[in-house]
Amino acid sequence: MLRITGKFSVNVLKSSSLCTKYMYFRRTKMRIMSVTQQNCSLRNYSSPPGDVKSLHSVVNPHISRIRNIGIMAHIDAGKTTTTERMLYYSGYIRTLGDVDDGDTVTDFMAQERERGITIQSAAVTFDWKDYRINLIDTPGHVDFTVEVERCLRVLDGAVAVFDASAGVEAQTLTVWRQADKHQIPRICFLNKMDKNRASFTYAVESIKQKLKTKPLLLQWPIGEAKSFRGLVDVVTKEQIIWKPTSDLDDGKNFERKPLQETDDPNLFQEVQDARNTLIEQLQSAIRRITLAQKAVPVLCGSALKNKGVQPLLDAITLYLPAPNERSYEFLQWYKDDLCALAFKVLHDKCRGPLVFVRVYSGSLKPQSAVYNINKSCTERMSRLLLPFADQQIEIPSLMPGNIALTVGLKQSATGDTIVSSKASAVAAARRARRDAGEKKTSVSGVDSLLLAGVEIPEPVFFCTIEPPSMARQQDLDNALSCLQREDPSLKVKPDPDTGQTILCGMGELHIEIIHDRIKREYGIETYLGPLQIAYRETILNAAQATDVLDKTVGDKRHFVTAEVEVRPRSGEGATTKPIISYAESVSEVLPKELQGAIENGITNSCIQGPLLGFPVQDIDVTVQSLTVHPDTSHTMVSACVSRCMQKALKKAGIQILEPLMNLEITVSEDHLSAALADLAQRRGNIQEIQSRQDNRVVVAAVPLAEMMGYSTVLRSLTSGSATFTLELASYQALSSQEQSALLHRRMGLV
Ligand SMILES: Nc1nc2c(ncn2[C@@H]2O[C@H](COP(=O)(O)OP(=O)(O)OP(=O)(O)O)[C@@H](O)[C@H]2O)c(=O)[nH]1
Repeated sequence: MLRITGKFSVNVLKSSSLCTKYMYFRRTKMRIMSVTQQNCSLRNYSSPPGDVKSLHSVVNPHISRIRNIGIMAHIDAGKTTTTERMLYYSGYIRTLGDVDDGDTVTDFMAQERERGITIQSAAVTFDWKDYRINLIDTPGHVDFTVEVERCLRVLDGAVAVFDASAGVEAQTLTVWRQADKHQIPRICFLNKMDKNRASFTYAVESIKQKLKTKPLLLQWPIGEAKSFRGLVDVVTKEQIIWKPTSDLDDGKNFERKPLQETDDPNLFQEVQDARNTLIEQLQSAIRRITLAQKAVPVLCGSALKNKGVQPLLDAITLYLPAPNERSYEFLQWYKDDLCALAFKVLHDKCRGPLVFVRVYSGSLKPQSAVYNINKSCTERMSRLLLPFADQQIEIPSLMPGNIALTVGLKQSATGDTIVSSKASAVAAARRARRDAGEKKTSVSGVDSLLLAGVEIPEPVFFCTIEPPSMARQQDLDNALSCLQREDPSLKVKPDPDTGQTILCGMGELHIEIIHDRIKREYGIETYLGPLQIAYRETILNAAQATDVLDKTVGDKRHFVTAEVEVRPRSGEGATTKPIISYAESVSEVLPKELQGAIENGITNSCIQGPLLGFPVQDIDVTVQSLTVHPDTSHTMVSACVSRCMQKALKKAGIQILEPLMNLEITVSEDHLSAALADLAQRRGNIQEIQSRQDNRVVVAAVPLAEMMGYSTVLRSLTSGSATFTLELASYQALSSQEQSALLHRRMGLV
């Protein structure tokens, strides 16, 4: 087996700017910059960076004053930089961290600081003008999309950050769709207004066109690129500049001039009051439209140059919803009982797993027992902590709408629902069933009480992982199980033929980070096998098969006969879950308990296809006949059905499917032809070439198998000027030559 020691071949599926960042730490450390304030009549942006604030005094603010907000965007749009500025202006840090110097508060993992990218979402809590803001800085890289999704699940609102010189980019579309799915109201922040080619109107137009949403322009920039100095609040018409900032007349003639206080002090005051009322009404209208997700407020600024972040914080409190303004059907079933969602797990060497929870109803207290519905177990929580990036502050309770960290929960994993006791889960299930009965909808009891978990896409890459010696296998297994609880998109399984451990991930960067974390956090130097593509299998024709199992174990005879039919499923699919039906003669006499055993056998046979052991997708299965001897165990029924399925799948003819990726390359005109010529050699299908300011954006579909090491090639072809993103689009059939070449390679014949 090929072993890669030392530096793993990192051809990360990330823009070349990541590689540049990885290699050099740019620029010198930035120190506190003075933010000169304009004299504002309605708003006060002053927030002197005096002493670092303490969170002790504000443990459980009123729910209407809480904002659970995520920051989401395409990679490198400036989420981390914006978050750092927020912490600084709200008084929680004394110095401005810089991603390029690797000293930000929120990117606290060693890999994040080295590479200047966000990998794990960091939750930070701070107060801004009497509002508690729980803010989550999410990763922009496509390999960590699951991390974004699980955070969105617990947010009430989000700030979408854009690079104003690029507008909507590939990953922005993905996170925007995810936010649509979770119905999260948003604000857009057009960052990097200081950058060369930054264009407010271009970025706004791309929001309109690509995100199909209605932008509400709440601000207008004063200058762009090098001349960007500040902004005008369109509602109040105030400028915020940051310094380095006739008697018989027929009525046809009249003049316009501003009303001065000296003209008529009373009139002036009345007009002023009326205007303030109008502005207030306008603001509540903007809020209403934003909450209803009919439009998105658009603001602008430059986080790096310290412009526009305070008005953004104001907009978060003004226009995004409080937790009690969001509606959740399940809350009525819990009444005032505890209902919380575990949305993230971190492993701490001393304290064990730290589980992030969001409370929806009831309250959480330290030193109390809670019931995990997903795991059907009672667990004890020892402490409750407020997260402040890599530091935590102990709190005595957690009220609805708020987010905190728990210590002591050993079983709970990402996506689990936590309630006060089993009795409370049962009572809620009863209410849910009663409700469903009244509404005549189908609800399967406890299922409806589980807050929707996170959909985990199937991994596209895998490789073997080995410890340095057999003695460390147990340590590696422990490390992998901890990492899996933290990261549900990481899959670990044994190779059925060799017994080796297989690591499956969402991309090259994902697997490389896991490898690195095992070394740094668990002290195990592992060897990774070559990175391989996770293909799929499907069937070409319908086929039937029968099987008989006749086994005597002890004094019991287990006897089963089964007949199944498999058929290819057409239409929208790519699901590895087979659709199962029963012939009438079977369904009429089928006991419920037996159905579970049959379906287990069918599902298991689809996990490893008969040709190369890849998951089988898009098939329909009918159980045509089944006989079971009364003494037969369910395990034997599953085994017989599974064997029968394998026979039927083989007979049906197997087609291998490969992952097809959506590729988006942003490249300058000079290097466009080189990038296109290279794509042609990679079986790339170019779908569109768009213009983005002075750059071209190539949209193409390319098989993943052709994309190994792409970032290195693209970098050398374009002198490091191009960036790209890659995202799974679908699975496509291999031609018969490609399929037989793959079979030969897998069997070691070439
Ligand atoms: N010119 C300019 N550069 C900025 C601005 N904000 C951030 N940057 C730079 O853009 C790069 C990316 O910034 P980050 O804050 O790490 O962006 P991010 O969105 O958190 O990145 P990921 O977490 O990796 O997705 C860094 O080099 C920043 O210094 C800005 O307003 N203007």
